[in-house]
Amino acid sequence: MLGQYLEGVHETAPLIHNITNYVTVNDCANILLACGASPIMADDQAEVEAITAICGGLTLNIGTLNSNTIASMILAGKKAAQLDHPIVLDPVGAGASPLRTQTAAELIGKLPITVVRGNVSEIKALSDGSSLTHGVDANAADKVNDDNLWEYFSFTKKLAEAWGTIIAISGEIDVIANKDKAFAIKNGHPLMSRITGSGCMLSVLTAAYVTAAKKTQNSLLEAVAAAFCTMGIAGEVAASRMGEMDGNASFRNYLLDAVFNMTAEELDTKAKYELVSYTDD
Ligand SMILES: Nc1ncnc2c1ncn2[C@@H]1O[C@H](COP(=O)(O)OP(=O)(O)OP(=O)(O)O)[C@@H](O)[C@H]1O
Ligand SMILES: Cc1ncsc1CCO
Ligand SMILES: [Mg+2]
Repeated sequence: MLGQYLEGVHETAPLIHNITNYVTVNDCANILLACGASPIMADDQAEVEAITAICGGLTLNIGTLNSNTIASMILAGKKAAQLDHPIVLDPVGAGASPLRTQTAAELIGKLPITVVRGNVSEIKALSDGSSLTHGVDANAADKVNDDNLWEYFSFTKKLAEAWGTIIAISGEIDVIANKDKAFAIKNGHPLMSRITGSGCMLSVLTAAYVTAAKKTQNSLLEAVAAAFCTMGIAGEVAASRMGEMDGNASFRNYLLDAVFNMTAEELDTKAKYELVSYTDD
């Protein structure tokens, strides 16, 4: 079922506008190319509306935000909204500083965000300030596991309703929900948290899948789940290639290669997820 979403990206080759951080920008561009999409990075207020207008989707990542890029994000987001383009928000480090928390909240308040993709501590910090982020990484105390999974289903459903977005929380178990349904995804590998940017890459990948799904009138929630499974499977494939002297630099390259070589069939075969529907409760 999810493989068709990768095919959709290959067939439509969406152009994605990214206003993102300067730590992982090159990895974000490369993972978009790896999945068959195209990246363009542009953050000056004088051009963001024009760039958004030639693209199909937009990623806003606040990883190294500043007053100029915050204004650019609002301008680009409003243009994307006018054109009915999907917008993915990555609230990097929300909870780590008031500027990050307030900016992410402002973007959610002012723009019709399609997907908020963050780690669990970032999303909790934004929902009610109830988490302590570990800089840009999740706090171990917030971790989603098999015992608290239903609490997280209910948390993400409520947040999805309140914000009118899809909520996509990454971690060892990913939880992705809209107001009706949720996916729990169990692909991935612990090495993914030993490189910087696995989350940033996942956000731009999500933008590519959602943009393709919108063009082909497919489910946006399933598109997000497909992007998350692609990333998780790529992490598993990359980990299986690690040699004795390999470290996080090789892992990063193997991860990109695994996305480059991913097929719809591989995605369907290796995807590990649970889908729950809330319509009965
Ligand atoms: N322990 C783990 N086991 C399996 N997969 C993991 C693990 N930790 C992270 N991942 C995967 O890594 C990817 C990035 O998720 P993560 O929650 O680490 O993002 P992040 O904290 O925003 O990362 P960054 O800010 O460094 O870009 C997701 O695909 C997630 O499923
Ligand atoms: C390390 C880091 N600092 C700001 S953005 C970023 C990339 C991972 O989110
Ligand atoms: Mg992150």
